Amino acid sequence: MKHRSDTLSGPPVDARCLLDALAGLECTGALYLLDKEERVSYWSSGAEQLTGHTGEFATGESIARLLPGYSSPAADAGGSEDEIRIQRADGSALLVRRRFQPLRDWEGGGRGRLEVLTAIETIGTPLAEADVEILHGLLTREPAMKQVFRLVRNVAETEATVLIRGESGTGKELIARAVHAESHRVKGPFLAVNCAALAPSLLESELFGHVRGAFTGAVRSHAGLFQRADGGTLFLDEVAELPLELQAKLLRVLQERSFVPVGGDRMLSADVRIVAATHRSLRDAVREGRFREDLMYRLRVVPLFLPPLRERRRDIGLLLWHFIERHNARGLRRIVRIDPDAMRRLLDHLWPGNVRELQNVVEYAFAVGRGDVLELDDLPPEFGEVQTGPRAAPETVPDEAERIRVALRQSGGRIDQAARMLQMSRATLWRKRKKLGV
Ligand SMILES: Nc1ncnc2c1ncn2[C@@H]1O[C@H](COP(=O)(O)OP(=O)(O)OP(=O)(O)O)[C@@H](O)[C@H]1O
Repeated sequence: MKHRSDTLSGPPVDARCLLDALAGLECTGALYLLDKEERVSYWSSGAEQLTGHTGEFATGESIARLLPGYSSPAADAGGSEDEIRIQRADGSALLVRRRFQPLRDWEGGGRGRLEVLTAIETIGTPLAEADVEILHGLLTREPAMKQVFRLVRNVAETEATVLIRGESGTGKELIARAVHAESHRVKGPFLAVNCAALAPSLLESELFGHVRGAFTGAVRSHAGLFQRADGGTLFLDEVAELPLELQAKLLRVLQERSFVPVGGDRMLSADVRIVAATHRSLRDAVREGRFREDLMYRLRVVPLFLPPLRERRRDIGLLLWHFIERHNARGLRRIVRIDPDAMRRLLDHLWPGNVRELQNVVEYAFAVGRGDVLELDDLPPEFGEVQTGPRAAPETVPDEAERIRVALRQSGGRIDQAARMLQMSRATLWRKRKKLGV
């Protein structure tokens, strides 16, 4: 079967030249070429502009993975035009008109498809998407975080001690506040202390209080956090840094619900719910002899793991727009679009400072840039340097065994769910469990 009725003469034209010329004619649309497996083999600059994905990133990717929401034209599609809804690189949803044309070789065999998308309307930033979940100021689109939100709601109804594990800036304090806000203690105080920030003796009197004359300079008695947090929640941040002598005292509070202030001789009762947080493994601290094992078990009655931002990439666009909208509301600058190159850098960044770093990046962009497009130049200098993208991130991060343990626990041992939380396939999870002996 021959399809050709047009005549082509002269020297053969390079396919890429032809596509560039076609894309030039189609200046308002996003033109791209898909191979038989629906992977991108050509990506025009119009496609970069419309979707926010650069050609370098898009080429070779499956179109359905690249543009969440994308669906292939029905096999029996009579026409060559339809409307679909796609998600751009920055997470925003877009309604587009799609024109498509199958490509066939001389024998009539399928060779892929040429498609052109034109924007109809932006449906909204990711903030308006149905899959966004919000918990007391925390936002997410990621299954692993949604599972944490569910656990927070459930555990909040009980009195169980919660241990939150996560890198700096992942939202540990916000989660601790959410546990408090969802609990019946909500009308009581929420107090927080960073165990790494104070010298041991100061920390002891900060936590447990002291009586007058307990030490030089104790001119009057002082109510500690356990006393002031009565009926509420006490958040112990960086609990792994708690000195050993204070660990024994904390253990007693958790076991007996009472304590003695520094220099005192009277037991005071403590009606306080403890939520603790750490950025490093307590198990490792126990192994190194820096943390009491019995206290570790008392603290981690319900362990919650907050994945780093680089492992919840769908949250990058969401949180970016969340912080942009906050600044937009102040009226000095209004960002309505993110340049594709800038977005690519943001998505490829490893975010060592997690959500706090992202918040600062947006603040920087509003401070240094102007206009309604967030450009590459609006990003801090480190985004101009060559980054090691997540694709190149080491396959095994330290503490991976612990993360797997926590995911299995949080999912009640369900492999499917744990694999989803860890963003790996079931097969990879099995392989890693075997390798790490989990
Ligand atoms: N999911 C989220 N949605 C919205 N804002 C978030 C989210 N996670 C964190 N943030 C914001 O990021 C910042 C850092 O969060 P937070 O202080 O809770 O992190 P942390 O893990 O306790 O950090 P550190 O260990 O350094 O104390 C805060 O301004 C918080 O409001």
